[in-house]
Amino acid sequence: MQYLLNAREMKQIDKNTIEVFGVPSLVLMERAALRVVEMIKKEAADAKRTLVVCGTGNNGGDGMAVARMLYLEGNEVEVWLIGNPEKCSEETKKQYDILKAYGIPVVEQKEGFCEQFCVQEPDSEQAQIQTQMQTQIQAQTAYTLIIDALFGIGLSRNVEGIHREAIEEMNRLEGTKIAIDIPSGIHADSGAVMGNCFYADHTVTFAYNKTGLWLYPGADAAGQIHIADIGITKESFLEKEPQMLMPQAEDLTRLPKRKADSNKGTYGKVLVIAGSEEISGAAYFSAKAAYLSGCGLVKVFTHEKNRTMLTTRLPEAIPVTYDGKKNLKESLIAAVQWADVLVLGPGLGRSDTARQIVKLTIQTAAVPIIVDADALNLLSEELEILKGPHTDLIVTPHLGEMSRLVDMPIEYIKKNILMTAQDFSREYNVICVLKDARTITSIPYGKTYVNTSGNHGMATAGSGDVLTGIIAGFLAGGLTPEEAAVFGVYVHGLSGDAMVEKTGYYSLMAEDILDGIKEVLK
Ligand SMILES: NC(=O)C1=CN([C@@H]2O[C@H](COP(=O)(O)OP(=O)(O)OC[C@H]3O[C@@H](n4cnc5c(N)ncnc54)[C@H](OP(=O)(O)O)[C@@H]3O)[C@@H](O)[C@H]2O)[C@@H](O)CC1
Ligand SMILES: [K+]
Repeated sequence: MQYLLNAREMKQIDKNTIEVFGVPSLVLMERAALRVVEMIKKEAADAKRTLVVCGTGNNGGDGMAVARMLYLEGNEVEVWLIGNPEKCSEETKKQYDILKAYGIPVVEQKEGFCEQFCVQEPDSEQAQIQTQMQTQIQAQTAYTLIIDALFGIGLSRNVEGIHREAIEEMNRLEGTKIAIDIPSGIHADSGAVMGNCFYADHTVTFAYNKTGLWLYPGADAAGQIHIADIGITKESFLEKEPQMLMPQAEDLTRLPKRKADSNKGTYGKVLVIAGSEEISGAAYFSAKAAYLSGCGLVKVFTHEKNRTMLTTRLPEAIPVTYDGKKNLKESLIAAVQWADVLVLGPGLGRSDTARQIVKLTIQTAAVPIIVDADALNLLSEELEILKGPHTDLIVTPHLGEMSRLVDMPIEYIKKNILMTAQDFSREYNVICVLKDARTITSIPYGKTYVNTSGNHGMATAGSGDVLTGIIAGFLAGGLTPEEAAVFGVYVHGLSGDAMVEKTGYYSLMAEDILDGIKEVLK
């Protein structure tokens, strides 16, 4: 797992490193700059003519140190200092003095940015000729590298005025674009664009990943992310461990272990309560995903109409069917009591029968339940059910389902995805898996996980049903609800990624994601 830090946490561990362990701030800055220069070389970016755009905070100081290092290696370097130089932080003032001592050109810009830097619209023939000549000269002297050191984790409000103009100009210029710590204009916590932002090819971020680099739209602005060790270590957490994490490929070693001396009972029993008179496929996708994720035995509680489909497409799954309301209660309770894990909701519909099934299952089950799709839509009309006593619940809404659950517009939820998942998980004491391009898994009063596997081809019918089955399979195999939710989401994304090379984004279907599970788990 990798930590994802917000600006407050990062500032605190900077401070702890400096004040508790006595590492001077300038030493950290120097190490940060060295790492940026190393990355430039590793990526073979051409630094022959480099522009470094600095702000007055410590991000600007990092930029100045990078400028000096590149200059002393024989590159042509120009520095723009945007903002009032008198407001420079202590370290940045020091870096500025060093630049002056080496005679490195710095252009100070306090206001009216474009008058000095930008290409003006020509207003006469002579001016047009002059502009063409300027353009030719510019083409010969164009920067090969643009380094953004305007704002880092200290961005505190929307970008306006000369800062906005500086960012627009950096984006307009050609050359490889590198952001120091975080692209200027991106909020380190949410990934939101604060007015406007720099678009980087590479971002070198210090010590730990920042959440805003991985959430959209920040992820679009960051380009390739490089984490640079600058000497700030876990010791600086001072036992206050960050609560936001991102699963990585190496974490797959934590999936349920298979034992040589085992039988189908060893890997748990899943009951998939899914499908309705009208919808048949959802139950199949969920049940098959549970099998593919290692579960030993799967029963499907569904409408009698789905029996033939199920026994034909997935003969390994045992159907328990109902027809109308006759014996519904008794057979549902018996099936629920048989299972170690329940999936509730895919393709269930919103009939009175479905409502009864959802209510009864949540109120009687003593084993973990993964609640999805129509079960969530029904719950959004009767949220008090979630307020009552219940077993471990993992809810897996997409943005539309979440919008119904919390009665807020989808756009609001998308912008506030972390907070929405966290608030919901705490209010109802459920694990909330809020599905989007970066699915968020929030543990009530615990950790929050940001998932980075998966692709837009997976936004397809049945994809969510597959996810419920994977989580159920992992739970049945012995993972905790937290582990099963986090790794279920991660493996689901990897399964889509594994297949998209063969299918392309347009043609990826739920059946392909099922095939992808085999690739990922083999
Ligand atoms: N030892 C360390 O700490 C290390 C730190 N390191 C580096 O330092 C960076 C953090 O530095 P930082 O805290 O100085 O913040 P930074 O992002 O440079 O900018 C703050 C300045 O911008 C201003 N400002 C904010 N928003 C604005 C806006 N919209 N429009 C205009 N102005 C705005 C803000 O003004 P204020 O809000 O105070 O009015 C303040 O003056 C970090 O990302 C990393 O690169 C590394 O060297 C490793 C060691
Ligand atoms: K920056």
